[in-house]
Amino acid sequence: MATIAVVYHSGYGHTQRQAQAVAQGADAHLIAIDADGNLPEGGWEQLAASDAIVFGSPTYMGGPSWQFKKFADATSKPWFAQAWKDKLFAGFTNSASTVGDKTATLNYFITLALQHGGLWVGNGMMPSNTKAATRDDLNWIGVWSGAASVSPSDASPAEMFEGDLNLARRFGERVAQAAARWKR
Ligand SMILES: Cc1cc2nc3c(=O)[nH]c(=O)nc-3n(C[C@H](O)[C@H](O)[C@H](O)COP(=O)(O)O)c2cc1C
Repeated sequence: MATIAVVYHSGYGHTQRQAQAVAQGADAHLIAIDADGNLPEGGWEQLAASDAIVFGSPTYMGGPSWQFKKFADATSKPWFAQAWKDKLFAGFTNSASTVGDKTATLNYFITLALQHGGLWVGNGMMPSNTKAATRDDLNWIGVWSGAASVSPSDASPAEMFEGDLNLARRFGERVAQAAARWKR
């Protein structure tokens, strides 16, 4: 079986709930980036030992949070040693607006993964985009480059949409399946 890590930042708990759903689907280790942009003890070692790394951050001002970016800049150390080359990578983000420039955050994650010499896994889901579509459907916002979820600005983490949480779990499963195939 492949070893998977979900490394994420969350300011107010929404992205954390999404991270938990991805980790549940992937049977992954959760590594939370703290409010100062640092990893917990052993976090770097867990990332080094993983076959697949999943990045997560809320979208703040059209990109990842500064705490995630501090982590990303610190990955220059494994980058110098090419230590993450040929791992699988994937990513997810949460924001308040339905579009909200979430793909800018996912595109940043893709660039980071490819700088490390990794391979990117998208969600592979059909969209739910008919008149009958609801927020409880899978991929109701129609994003493929990762798992994207919407938390209306007055919604608590407990009020996140079922469709988004299901997508996050299924996305985690897909990453785990891809990592197992890649490891073989
Ligand atoms: C500083 C800041 C910037 C934000 N920028 C965006 C944005 O660009 N697009 C958007 O849709 N929502 C934006 N939001 C809303 C957050 O993405 C949303 O509240 C999200 O659920 C927060 O996730 P978290 O609880 O994991 O921190 C912003 C919120 C903050 C605090």
